[in-house]
Amino acid sequence: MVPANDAEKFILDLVTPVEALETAALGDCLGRVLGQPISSQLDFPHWDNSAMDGYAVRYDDVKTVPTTLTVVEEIPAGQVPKCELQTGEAARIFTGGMVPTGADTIVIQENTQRQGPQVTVLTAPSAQAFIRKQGSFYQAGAELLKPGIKIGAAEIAVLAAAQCVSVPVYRRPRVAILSTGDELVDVNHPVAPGQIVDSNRYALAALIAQAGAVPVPLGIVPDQKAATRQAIADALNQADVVISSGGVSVGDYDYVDQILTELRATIHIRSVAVKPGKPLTVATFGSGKNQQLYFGLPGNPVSSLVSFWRFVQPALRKLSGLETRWSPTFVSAKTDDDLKAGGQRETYLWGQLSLDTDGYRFTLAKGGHSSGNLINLSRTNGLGRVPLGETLIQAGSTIKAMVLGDV
Ligand SMILES: Nc1nc2c(c(=O)[nH]1)N[C@H]1C(S)=C(S)[C@@H](COP(=O)(O)OP(=O)(O)OC[C@H]3O[C@@H](n4cnc5c(N)ncnc54)[C@H](O)[C@@H]3O)O[C@H]1N2
Ligand code: MOO
Ligand SMILES: [Mg+2]
Repeated sequence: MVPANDAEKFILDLVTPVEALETAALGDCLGRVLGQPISSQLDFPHWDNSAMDGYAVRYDDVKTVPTTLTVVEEIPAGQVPKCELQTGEAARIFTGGMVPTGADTIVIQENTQRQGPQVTVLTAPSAQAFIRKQGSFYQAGAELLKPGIKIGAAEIAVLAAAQCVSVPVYRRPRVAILSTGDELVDVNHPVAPGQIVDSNRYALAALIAQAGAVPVPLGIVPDQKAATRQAIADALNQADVVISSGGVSVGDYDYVDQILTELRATIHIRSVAVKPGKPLTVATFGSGKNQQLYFGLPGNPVSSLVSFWRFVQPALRKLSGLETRWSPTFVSAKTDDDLKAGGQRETYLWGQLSLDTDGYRFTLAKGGHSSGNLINLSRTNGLGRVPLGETLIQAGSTIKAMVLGDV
């Protein structure tokens, strides 16, 4: 059994990020990974403009107050000033309006008194007050966004401001999903005695999509060698990564490792010191840029998901072109409950992470923590960790918890 951190590192070293680029429309690039540096030919702000509604003035005119100036023009946002401001003059200006030549300071209207064509400044502003200087946020030509970042709402705002309508992004990796097991039926099929719905396919597809890749569900594969061989070979023809669930333990019908060997895969890992999720097959087909990764996840629903969160997700993040933050996020949290483990494997117990004034809290999900129990996994958003070698963490202690969703 390979310790979890060693396995994660080993897996990440096997991954070569995708290089191919495609373009995504600005409105469709949320969650994609930027593939090229972005710059703009414009300074930000594009010109000196006012941050407030008020009057553009020359600072030297308003150092001592009260002082009365002549209002020579009005500059709403979107208008180019017509006059150059002279000594003794002010321009009525609104937020976003272009600062006229000659002005260097904005006086907010609350500090003025207007009488027809004249304005009296009642409070002295500081020099350059409320002027957003051209180029003070960004200077034309410099790098605006780096490749390898995930595009979120803020990045979309920047791309829009830079008028980048066709965004260069990395191609999304395609990830095939095979569900092995004679007992499996699809969701729309009646469940006969001995059978179970193939829930892993749907859960894994959701996780793959969340990781920025394209899930390619290839259905149920019976526990037969020929069918397993054919299914894996077909999957390799249409995906960058293949994930199967089930068939990786020591049972007579667990064929995955045997077929991988027959198909000339290199098996790097067969089991990890993680509970749930001990049987985990990590293999590669081919080499160099043509190398394809294979993850044989355990069939038990919780094991399958924990293996994904702990090991597959980091690999997909790296594969997708993300430059950083491949590993799961762990936070320090105070546990409300005793956490028990066998000591032989790094153990993950599912529960609710919440944030209160003292920091994160972890509350164990009620009910059984069996790797077959997917029922109490729902409504959880974190995995409390009991490190390898430890058998009890007492309530009130600080633990590390993996963040799975919104806290
Ligand atoms: N003698 C031993 N037996 C087992 C060991 C062991 O060390 N010695 N390890 C156990 C552990 S730990 C796990 S985890 C499981 C992993 O088994 P497999 O990966 O071979 O998975 P299966 O045997 O095919 O199925 C296990 C379990 O999961 C259910 N399952 C399978 N696929 C799905 C699916 N797509 N959706 C929902 N549920 C699924 C399946 O019906 C079984 O109940 O092995 C232990 N055994
Ligand atoms: O590793 Mo298994 O996942 O203990 O049930
Ligand atoms: Mg089995």
